[in-house]
Amino acid sequence: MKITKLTTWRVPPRWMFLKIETDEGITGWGEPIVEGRARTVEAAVHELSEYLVGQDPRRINDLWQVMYRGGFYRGGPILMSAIAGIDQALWDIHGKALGKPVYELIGGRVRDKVKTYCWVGGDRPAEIVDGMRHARTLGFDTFKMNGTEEMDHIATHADVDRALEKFTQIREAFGNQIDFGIDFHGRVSVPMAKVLLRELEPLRPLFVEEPVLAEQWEHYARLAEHTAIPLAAGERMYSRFDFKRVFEAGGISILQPDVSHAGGITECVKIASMAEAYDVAVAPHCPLGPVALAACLQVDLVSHNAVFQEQSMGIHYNQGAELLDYVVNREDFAVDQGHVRASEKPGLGVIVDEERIVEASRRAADWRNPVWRHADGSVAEW
Ligand SMILES: O=C(O)C(=O)C[C@@H](O)[C@H](O)CO
Ligand SMILES: [Mg+2]
Repeated sequence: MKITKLTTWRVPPRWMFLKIETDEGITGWGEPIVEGRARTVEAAVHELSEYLVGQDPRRINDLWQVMYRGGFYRGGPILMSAIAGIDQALWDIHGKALGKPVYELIGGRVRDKVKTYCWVGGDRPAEIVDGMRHARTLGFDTFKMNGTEEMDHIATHADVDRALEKFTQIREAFGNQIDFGIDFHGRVSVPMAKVLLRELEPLRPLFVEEPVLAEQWEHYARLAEHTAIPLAAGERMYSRFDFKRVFEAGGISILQPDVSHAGGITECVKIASMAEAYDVAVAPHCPLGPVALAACLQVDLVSHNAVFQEQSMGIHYNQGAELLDYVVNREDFAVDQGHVRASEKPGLGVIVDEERIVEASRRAADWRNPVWRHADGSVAEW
């Protein structure tokens, strides 16, 4: 079998789909993307295609090493996201060629279903309690939301109170009937992370994500000494080589590699395996589309330390298209009491509507995240 063609489509809301064709008529799909840098990743995918066309798509490990090492420079969000989407499509082809789900090709599943959680509250967390009430009707009992809006390096007492009050409201509304993770989204400085973690402790969030920016990773261990709240991070780290120092320094209890940013299924299964050796859980990051989610689920199904899976149903970024709008087999993503069952379908287990993708690509705007500023006019972390 030989790879013959790579085609990409940028589509609403902010995703990109990749189709890899072969000379035996089997196609594979992937979702290479860096949110807000779709065109850059698209260029990287087509540069990498020079290493792929004419090659056997089933030699995934070798093609991965060629893509990672062959261009001398390596790593980072753009190249690792391009490799990620290609890797997903190669696994999709391999599974389809053998008539088996990807998880069967990597030792079979360790679980029958995967726990998921639902975003509520948007960029500037609001209407959280109502959002949770609605999502509970869809079967979710676990949620994630942003912890703050813009936060000054040293925030005021009022700002801290404003950030905390919504979490008190959640516990008042639902008690211990629901669980929630809080995403600090890199918006919080190290000193303020200490303050917020202390104040949040009695409310028992499930985790606090990106307590500080990934480039401040050396503070994870120190922050972990200040709190019993599990700390989570990983969406802005892109390979085993990025995660290595986090494992050695400690502090992160839940690792969140993004299977569309961190080298794909091949790399994320290895990252999950490294995490298991350090007793670190894995909860793949996925605010993206259905192919990315299907790839994450394959990682979850073979990783004993996978604990829950992010999915983008109802996420505030999905303007212009929802998670399953491009999917034919929607029933494979049904959420039953917060869980998604393992798909028995071959490959990634997702069947996309190519016509719908092509049509949507004609109206794909270039999504950009907002550039926030503090009251004094300086740039704020979004
Ligand atoms: O889902 C998450 O945990 C996020 O932090 C969302 C963020 O990753 C955006 O996708 C960036 O555009
Ligand atoms: Mg996040």
